[in-house]
Amino acid sequence: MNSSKGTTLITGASSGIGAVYADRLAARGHHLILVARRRDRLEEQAARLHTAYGSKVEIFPADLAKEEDLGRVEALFTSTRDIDMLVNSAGLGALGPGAAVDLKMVDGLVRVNVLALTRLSLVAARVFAQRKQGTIINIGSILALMPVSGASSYSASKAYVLNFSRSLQAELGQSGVTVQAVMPSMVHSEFFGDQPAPFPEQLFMSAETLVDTALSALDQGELITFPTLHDVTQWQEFDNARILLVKSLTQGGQPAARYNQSNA
Ligand SMILES: NC(=O)C1=CN([C@@H]2O[C@H](COP(=O)(O)OP(=O)(O)OC[C@H]3O[C@@H](n4cnc5c(N)ncnc54)[C@H](OP(=O)(O)O)[C@@H]3O)[C@@H](O)[C@H]2O)C=CC1
Ligand SMILES: CC(=O)[C@H](N)C(=O)O
Repeated sequence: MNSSKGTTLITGASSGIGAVYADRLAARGHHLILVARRRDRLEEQAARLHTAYGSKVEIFPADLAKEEDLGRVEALFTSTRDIDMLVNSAGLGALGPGAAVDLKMVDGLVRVNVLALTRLSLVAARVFAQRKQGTIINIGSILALMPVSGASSYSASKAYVLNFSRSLQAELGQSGVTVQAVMPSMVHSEFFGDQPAPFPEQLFMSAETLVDTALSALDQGELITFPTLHDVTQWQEFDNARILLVKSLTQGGQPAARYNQSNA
């Protein structure tokens, strides 16, 4: 029987990255609340994790694209379940050219990748800050830095996850609440469904490797994690350039001379 390390709510726990977070955190002694739409998958997970680690695992089937279900999941944070970690892994791609992509899929992407992640992060942050401790792990993507054709909404949703998580980090810095943004490259999961992934195999890592890497980063206190970035100074240089650009953008309210119509 493992000694509990508190209770973690994991969205996207029925497959892929979220399912591996469930395994690894159960192995670390966390009690779990598993959220996804596929009840059968969650039941299988719960049984396996209880057998393997003696973990207390609650399943909570919910469609995070539906307001009523999202509200039920939010309510768990103010219930008696004493949740002290949130992993926002639920997400979808809605990939394809803007002119052809299924707009209902895009709607679902915004509701799950953006709205649900936001609402759950904010509810959790308020509860965790009152207790002066807690951890929020948001799963972004390298596509946050790659506005590319065929992934307009997805890339934007992951850029949102990065900026939103960084702003939360700034707000919660002294509160005892940790916020980690995990920005994976390509990962083997059910993300691409039965479609061939639009990336070469050598770019992929297993979900197990991804989660082990991301948890190692968290253990080391790294809160913006690009698991495949071997030279972390490149991110630091990128962000330093961003800071310099912001400094230029905030010099004052005068428009740049190039926009002066008399120069036209
Ligand atoms: N695979 C990759 O290459 C990469 C993935 N990511 C991100 O990782 C995260 C996990 O994806 P990954 O594990 O790869 O893909 P999977 O498709 O394997 O897992 C997605 C998870 O999200 C859940 N989910 C999807 N829609 C909903 C919904 N409406 N309500 C509740 N849960 C939902 C699914 O559960 P269910 O269907 O049972 O509801 C499933 O558990 C995503 O945010 C993705 O954007 C980031 C970088 C790379
Ligand atoms: C790398 C990702 O976030 C995503 N799975 C994709 O590129 O399609």
